[in-house]
Amino acid sequence: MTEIRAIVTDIEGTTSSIDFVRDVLFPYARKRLPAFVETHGDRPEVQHWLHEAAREAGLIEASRQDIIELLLGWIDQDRKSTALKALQGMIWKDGYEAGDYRAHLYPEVAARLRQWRADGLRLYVYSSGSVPAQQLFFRYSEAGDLGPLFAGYFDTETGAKREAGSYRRIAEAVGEQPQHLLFLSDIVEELDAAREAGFQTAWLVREPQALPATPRHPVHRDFDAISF
Ligand SMILES: CSCCC(=O)C(=O)COP(=O)(O)O
Ligand SMILES: [Mg+2]
Repeated sequence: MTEIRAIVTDIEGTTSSIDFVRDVLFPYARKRLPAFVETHGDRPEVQHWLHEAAREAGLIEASRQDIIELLLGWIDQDRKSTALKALQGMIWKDGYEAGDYRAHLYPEVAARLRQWRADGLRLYVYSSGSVPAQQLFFRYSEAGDLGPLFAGYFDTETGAKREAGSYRRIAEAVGEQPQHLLFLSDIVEELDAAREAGFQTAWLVREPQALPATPRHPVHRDFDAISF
């Protein structure tokens, strides 16, 4: 195996449970989104993402109410829209700061990330959640503030997670040849794209999911099972 110099990890389904995102974060944002847009809709960064959402949907002359309904529908569909993710991140900030929740991590994740860091590996995140949302996630995790462990964060402004070009851009940004990078994810199409770009891959298949009979990528039950 070629030397691994840096690890790029997905969040949902990889470091953390899908249930936490679906049952805690999404409903929190869904409930507060209408009031958030009404109250903060004139802030330039909010205006920018509302405009981007309308553009993505092909809505011309959409009212604020139209955009709110559009975004609520996208939350329900778990659409990986960059605009939606940016707005969700702004709303989640209040919940983290108020102590309404802490980001879930699978039990071995924090210790294993610390060990990889102590071994000299650089750690990065690549998630559909916005970069500010990722930073909040690890700052307010169940295992404390893990932010200092990470050298950088990537979201869908770098590109879609199922496209090889996104991983090529990440490799370039971190200054490593792709073969020295290991991408961790629970989604096989993301791993396919990373491999196409030259990354090494690790497929996290957490209990109680069945192990695939003929996996296209090295499969691991948890971070402790990953060796290189
Ligand atoms: C920054 S955590 C929020 C999770 C989220 O919104 C999401 O879509 C997670 O997708 P991932 O790419 O981490 O599977
Ligand atoms: Mg995932």
